[in-house]
Amino acid sequence: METNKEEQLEWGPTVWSHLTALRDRSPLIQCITNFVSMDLVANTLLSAGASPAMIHSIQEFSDFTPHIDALYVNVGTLSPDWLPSMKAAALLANEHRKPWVLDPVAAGSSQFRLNACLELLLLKPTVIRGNASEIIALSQAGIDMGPTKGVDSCHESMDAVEAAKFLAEASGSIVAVSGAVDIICSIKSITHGDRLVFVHNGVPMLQKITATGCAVTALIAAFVAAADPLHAFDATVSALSVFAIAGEMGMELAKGPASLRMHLIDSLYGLDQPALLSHINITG
Ligand SMILES: Nc1ncnc2c1ncn2[C@@H]1O[C@H](COP(=O)(O)OP(=O)(O)O)[C@@H](O)[C@H]1O
Ligand SMILES: Cc1ncsc1CCOP(=O)(O)O
Ligand SMILES: [Mg+2]
Repeated sequence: METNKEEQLEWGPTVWSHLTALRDRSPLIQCITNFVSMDLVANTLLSAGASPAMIHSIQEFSDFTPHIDALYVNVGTLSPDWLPSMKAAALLANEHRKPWVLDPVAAGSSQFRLNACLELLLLKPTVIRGNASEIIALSQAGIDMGPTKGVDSCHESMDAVEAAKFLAEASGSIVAVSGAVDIICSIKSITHGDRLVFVHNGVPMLQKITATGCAVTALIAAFVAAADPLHAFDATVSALSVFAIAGEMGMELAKGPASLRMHLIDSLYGLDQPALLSHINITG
């Protein structure tokens, strides 16, 4: 898609200042995430400059959660005993005015998972990030579960624009849909108003590494944690853009998914301002 140079000039300094804030503040991110993703999520957060802690036992929350800078909740390997922990952590985050971010992995794959995600949505996540099928499943809850591909999407992200808008308005959260184009939207939000932004960075091979979606959602939590609460929308755009640019730069050195995983983390760690400004591709 053609992009307007002025839009790039506007977004470049914004994204860079959000990345710099994250590196300066090194926010502490409590992660309640799936077993598959724990390693990539922790390494993504560390390479970006944040401090991850995989703490999911409810007995620890009253001591630990008040001191975090943001909470990340991911339902990827959900089981009934984890759901109360997720809800308790979200409630504590809200009580202590910490942002929290939800990844509704495979939301449409079972009624149990869908109900769990809907219960978590009632606890008002600051941001929800899913792939297109997940965002469509959440927006159509109760209508039609349809066929799914589990954790992978069977829709293009651009097919989920209306679903994202619906979910953003219904939940009050910022909604991000990842894919070939990442879509970030907020509708009638008291804090963020009506906004719709498209990030055109990334490479298709990111889909061939498990947990890149989980990792970019965790990165959103870190960017939002380091930002002024009024700038959570721009922080979300910045996180998606930085991760996808690191993917593009990593791809220049990679031979396949395994080496892309390594170069992705290295590129995120080393991303400097000239590289960011030369790769950034955001519209809206
Ligand atoms: N076709 C694609 N082209 C470029 N980047 C993509 C593509 N599909 C996914 N991505 C990127 O891969 C990362 C993970 O997104 P995605 O695969 O949609 O999440 P999930 O793993 O939750 O399904 C995001 O940074 C996204 O922008
Ligand atoms: C394979 C798998 N199964 C349950 S969670 C998970 C990881 C999903 O990661 P992502 O949503 O980032 O592709
Ligand atoms: Mg996912």
